[in-house]
Amino acid sequence: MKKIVLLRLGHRPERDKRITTHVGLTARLLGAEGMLLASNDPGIVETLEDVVRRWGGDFYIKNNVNYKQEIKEWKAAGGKVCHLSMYGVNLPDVTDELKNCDRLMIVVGAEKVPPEIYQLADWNVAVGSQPHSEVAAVAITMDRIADDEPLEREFPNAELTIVPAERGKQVIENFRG
Ligand SMILES: C[S@@+](CC[C@H](N)C(=O)[O-])C[C@H]1O[C@@H](n2cnc3c(N)ncnc32)[C@H](O)[C@@H]1O
Repeated sequence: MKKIVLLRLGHRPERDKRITTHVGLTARLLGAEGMLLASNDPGIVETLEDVVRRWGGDFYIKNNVNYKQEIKEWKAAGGKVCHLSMYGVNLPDVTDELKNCDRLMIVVGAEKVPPEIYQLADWNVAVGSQPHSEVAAVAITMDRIADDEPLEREFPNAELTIVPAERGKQVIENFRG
């Protein structure tokens, strides 16, 4: 199974809380092992850790990372880096390469990313050459490069489990202890 970590750059605590939370939730849903936040926002960590506690799995959030150090260490351990940017090469042209990569760091920005990211990345990848959203960019990329069906993943040790239903809401409360 591919090991994926998401690196979120440029998060502004006063503006980006909701979208960064959604980036993290989307990455978790689609199989990332964790999110590295290159800003200091303990509230995001708290929100996402609360989701993991209730909905399971072992997704982690690392607050206030030094992105250059994280990229350096990731590469030293044999990982590759895919920076999502509307200026990059189009995703359909590199999907196979990304699929073949078993340790992938996916980098998404907020407003603007430091220009050196384009040099540090192994791939600068556009999800279509039009501006849209980091949440959509992460979702489409992770769905297309997944090894298996990403929507059938299980999240162990959940307090709550949804039973898919044609109508209404069915939720199982799993009591632990
Ligand atoms: C709101 S956009 C910022 C766009 C901004 N104009 C810029 O300088 O990149 C925030 C992030 O969403 C992602 N993003 C937006 N559109 C994208 C696209 N078409 N392809 C890939 N990533 C995209 C990128 O990671 C970008 O850093």
